[in-house]
Amino acid sequence: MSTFPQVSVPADASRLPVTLPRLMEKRALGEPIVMVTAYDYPSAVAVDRAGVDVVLVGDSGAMTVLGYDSTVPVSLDEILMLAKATRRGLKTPFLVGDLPFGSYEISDEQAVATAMRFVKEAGCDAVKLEGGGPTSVARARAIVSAGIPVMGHVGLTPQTATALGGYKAQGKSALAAERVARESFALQQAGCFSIVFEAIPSAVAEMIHERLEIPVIGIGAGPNVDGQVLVFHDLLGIREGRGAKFVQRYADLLDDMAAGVGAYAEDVRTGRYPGPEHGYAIEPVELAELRERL
Ligand SMILES: Nc1nc(=O)c2c([nH]1)NC[C@@H]1CN(c3ccc(C(=O)N[C@@H](CCC(=O)O)C(=O)O)cc3)CN21
Ligand SMILES: CC(C)C(=O)C(=O)O
Ligand SMILES: [Mg+2]
Repeated sequence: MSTFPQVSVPADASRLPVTLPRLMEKRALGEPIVMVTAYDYPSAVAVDRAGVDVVLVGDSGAMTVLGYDSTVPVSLDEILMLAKATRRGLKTPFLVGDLPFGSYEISDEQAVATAMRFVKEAGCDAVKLEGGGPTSVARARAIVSAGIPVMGHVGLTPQTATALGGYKAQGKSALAAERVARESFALQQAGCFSIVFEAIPSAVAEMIHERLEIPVIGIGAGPNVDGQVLVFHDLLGIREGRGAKFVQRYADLLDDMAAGVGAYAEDVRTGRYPGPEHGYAIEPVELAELRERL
């Protein structure tokens, strides 16, 4: 029995595909944008059914589904495989692919080639890249120029967390917050259609948000932005430990999975599974003939 509130989502075959103009309209109307990560076919089916607006194939999948201890080592081919599986499970959400560390920094040409793979091979609608310094801004501009929408990501940028001193909140001094603001303005200027603010003070997020025109999606950035994003495995409790301060849990599915497999193990060991209803029958005459043949 779940202790979490059960919310029913209408099975809505009439839902329209989410587009860039629709996301801009949501900002203009003050309608919160719901974004969540997904990494494979079943997680995609679940978030599609839930009616979210934007799905991110996050490089966090390095940790949540591939078991790496950071997002740094994951390869482009690994993330592309997750993106392809996710695409197969989605109907209406806008799909964003997260460019992994090392797949876009080297040159504008590398960044465009990588972004093209997300669009052509995985069917992504857009890509996301981390950082708002000169290199990230140039890569964003190059990818946008090639016709692929780009989402920015500032504040806590996990791919370069070592340089930030670890997985720590950012923009906590006036100077550090000004830098997050300048990076955001530069990404907007470069043509990004939206920006993720990760782990910055809520008041800082609000102040930068007011000075931007594109939709801002927060994760640990407070309520005064245009939408929120959380990692699928964090919000459903498919993980050990509770995660960052910004995580809200809506289920404890890792516990449920372990309990389900444990119950199966117990049934096998006690002979309760399989039962007669799980078996296949053969006509007695066929069985008799088999006995002869053997
Ligand atoms: N499952 C998962 N969820 C995520 O949100 C996520 C990933 N993986 N992997 C990549 C990054 C890492 N992220 C993290 C990880 C930990 C904290 C964390 O524990 N932060 C401390 C604050 C520390 C400080 O500011 O000093 C916290 O208490 O929230 C934050 C973001 C966000 N991203
Ligand atoms: C948390 C989001 C913004 C992300 O980049 C990821 O999941 O990789
Ligand atoms: Mg990411």
